[in-house]
Amino acid sequence: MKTTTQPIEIYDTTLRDGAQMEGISLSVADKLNIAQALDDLGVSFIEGGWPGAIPKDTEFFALALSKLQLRHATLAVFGATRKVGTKASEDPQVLALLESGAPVITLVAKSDLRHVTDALKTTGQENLAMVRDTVQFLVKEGRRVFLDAEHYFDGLTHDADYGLKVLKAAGEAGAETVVLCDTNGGNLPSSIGAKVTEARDYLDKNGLTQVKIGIHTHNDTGCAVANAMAAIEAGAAQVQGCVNGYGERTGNADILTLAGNIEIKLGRPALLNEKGLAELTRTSHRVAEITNLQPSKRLPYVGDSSFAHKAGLHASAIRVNPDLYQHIDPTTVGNDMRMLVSEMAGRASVQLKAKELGIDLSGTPYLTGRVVEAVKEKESHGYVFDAADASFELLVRAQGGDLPTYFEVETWRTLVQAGRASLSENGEAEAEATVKLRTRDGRKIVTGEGNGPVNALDHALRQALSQTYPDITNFELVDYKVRILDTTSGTDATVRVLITTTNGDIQWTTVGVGEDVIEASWEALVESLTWGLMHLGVRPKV
Ligand SMILES: CC(=O)SCCNC(=O)CCNC(=O)[C@H](O)C(C)(C)COP(=O)(O)OP(=O)(O)OC[C@H]1O[C@@H](n2cnc3c(N)ncnc32)[C@H](O)[C@@H]1OP(=O)(O)O
Ligand SMILES: CC(=O)C(=O)O
Repeated sequence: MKTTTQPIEIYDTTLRDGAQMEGISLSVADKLNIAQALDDLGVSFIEGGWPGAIPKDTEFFALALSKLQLRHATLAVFGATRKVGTKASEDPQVLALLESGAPVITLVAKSDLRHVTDALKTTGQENLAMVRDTVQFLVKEGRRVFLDAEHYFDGLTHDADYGLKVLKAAGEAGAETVVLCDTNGGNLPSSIGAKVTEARDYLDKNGLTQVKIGIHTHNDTGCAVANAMAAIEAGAAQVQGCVNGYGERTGNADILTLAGNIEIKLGRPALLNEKGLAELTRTSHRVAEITNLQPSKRLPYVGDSSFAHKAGLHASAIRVNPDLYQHIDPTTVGNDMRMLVSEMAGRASVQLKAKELGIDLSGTPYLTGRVVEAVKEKESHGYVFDAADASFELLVRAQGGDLPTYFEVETWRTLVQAGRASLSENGEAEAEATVKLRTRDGRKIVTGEGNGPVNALDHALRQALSQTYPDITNFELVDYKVRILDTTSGTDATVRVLITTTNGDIQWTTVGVGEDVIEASWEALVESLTWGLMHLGVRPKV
């Protein structure tokens, strides 16, 4: 393999192939916002969609070309070669691509003879003519033309030459780049690499050295990124993909992973924004926010878990040198290292996590050991601290003897009203909860109501405390997760509850475990209020 420092063009197709993913529907405004995020990142090309075929895409190009001030990227439209038996200059679909005004036109063409005969129902010769005519026409009109050779790799297994002839026809007609597509995503890196080398040699032998090769891969074998990397190492100069690996079926190659791999691992320039690498994580979140899809924590480079460390042995080495258990410095890609504390923790994990939370345990080996033991003990009963940082902090403070007590609970109970008549509008049982507690302001007995017993308990607890601690009125429960831990024990099963609370500025999560959901919820609720008040620096009034 030759080493090279040749730049790679990143061609993003989130707005076209990404939008072909189940569950994604982008408005024109969404598309404009994503295009801006991609330009800020520094991709070379943004494929915006198929004008003429999809009305929203026609509108997108009209607005993008007149309104967006792109600093790095060039806009590309996507469309097909002319129809069988027509003239490119008279095909309304081809004319719509021109009318869009985009400087780059990417044409999808059949390059697998089976698709030509079975899907297009024409001959190999006519398909080559469709490629030639359409590319020639658009180049003559002053556009840069890329050709997406659909099913390129699969096609070669049925006819070893036909795909190559399609590339030649496009190159001779003036295409700048021919993009080899693993449309069904069924190929593996070794065969992709070999076929890219073959295509490069073939184009060179035919005097088409100026024609670049691109690669477009799908993730049906879990190899989209690996396949694209194999193609790059075999000579591809352009790589196509989508943010967060969105795309048809199992997705396209993730351009954020590719950008990281190309720039960091191969040392080749790819992003046109020289600070683009540090934007990778932000771009992933920015685009996920617009698509309204929670990004996977396990995305390479940019995921929340990409640099999260759970095992005690890892943490003990990381404490000495973070490079020992990380392939790169997470800040290079705008991400952060995190420590997770769980039953797998050792003293190093606990000290690093505590430090993250602003507690210095470095000179306190005895206390650190007690925290490790307490975490392991509680996790054996069903608690999870890697999902509940706030409860972990309370545990550390409790072990260290500096856990503030904001109120003393005497008793609490809940009452669920039975019968259909007591169902609320959203179908939940109406409930009542009574809390008896004591603060410096005296003894409070408060009854609250709610949709369900936990909601009623939450209301009663806050009402009882709101006069003494007015900050509590800003606390809001935003997520509530229940998990039954031992499903074989029927009604005796252990239940774990995770509660996420916000005060409008930050969010925190607490955990409770009990024999029933109400007991577990009570524990998580009390911890939630305690941590919230402690975080605000409120002095206990008991
Ligand atoms: C691999 C990929 O992901 S390619 C991207 C695919 N993206 C999309 O399909 C999304 C947008 N598509 C659409 O809006 C519609 O399918 C349209 C407007 C393009 C076409 O719609 P219709 O005219 O109703 O045709 P329909 O979708 O049923 O069939 C596609 C037609 O294009 C033809 N066609 C398919 N590929 C090509 C090609 N590379 N070059 C020329 N014609 C082609 C088919 O033979 C078929 O022709 P026919 O109508 O004469 O039978
Ligand atoms: C062009 C394209 O999206 C594909 O072949 O997968």
